[in-house]
Amino acid sequence: MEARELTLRYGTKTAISKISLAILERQVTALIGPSGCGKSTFLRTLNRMNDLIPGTNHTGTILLDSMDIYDRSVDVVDLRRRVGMVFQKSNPFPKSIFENVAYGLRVGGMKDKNELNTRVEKSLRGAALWDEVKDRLNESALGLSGGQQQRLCIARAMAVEPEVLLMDEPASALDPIATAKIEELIHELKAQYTIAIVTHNMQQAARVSDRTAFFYMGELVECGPTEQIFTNPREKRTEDYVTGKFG
Ligand SMILES: Nc1ncnc2c1ncn2[C@@H]1O[C@H](COP(=O)(O)OP(=O)(O)OP(=O)(O)O)[C@@H](O)[C@H]1O
Repeated sequence: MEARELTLRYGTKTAISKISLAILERQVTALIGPSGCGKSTFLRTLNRMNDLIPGTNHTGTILLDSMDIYDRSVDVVDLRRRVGMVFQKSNPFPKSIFENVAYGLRVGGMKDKNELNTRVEKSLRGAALWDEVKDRLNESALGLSGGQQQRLCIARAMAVEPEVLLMDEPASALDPIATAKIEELIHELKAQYTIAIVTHNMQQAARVSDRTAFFYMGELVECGPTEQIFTNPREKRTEDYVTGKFG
């Protein structure tokens, strides 16, 4: 995916300004920067989640392959199937574990029981949750631990086989063990998916991402290979942020 000169305003307030950034295929791109710098806003533009907030307007383009995702001809439901999202706070539906993962497939018209079973199992395996839930698929998802619920939400996002996965601080509400599992999972998922992740946790960005983009006050200061951003950034502001001089 690629943003070109993207500006987004909430009413008259500019949240991000002229962002040009490529999210490269089958890589993990981390979006970092201090609170309020526009990371989540940018992430949400990638599958038009901001459309749901009244008063937003934008200029610039975002391309998915060569399609402008803000073009009038684009079906937003189809776009969100191709560009899935996982939120900071896990948000399973008050349904069974199975039905949570099957949800998007059923909405998409899949009815065949065998096909549904196969896809649900594949997604739960992909999200490294299958072994923990295979004997309780019909129990409520709300009975799972926080870390399991977040992996369930990842399985739900994966079930419809998106090309891109957007993650907005997916581990910030989790304990260190559950966080490590999510990070391991992100590492495995990038063989198959293009991933963009917002994180406040600098060590996490360094551990999971191939590329890092540093945002500051609505602007993209710089983006490059994660190692370079953390060890040899081009910009002073990036260096000050990654070395903890401000945050
Ligand atoms: N729904 C909204 N309506 C109005 N302003 C908003 C809205 N959402 C975000 N903003 C503003 O846009 C700017 C960017 O916010 P955003 O949430 O994208 O930043 P962020 O870098 O993700 O912050 P954080 O790390 O704290 O989540 C902030 O000034 C914020 O107050």
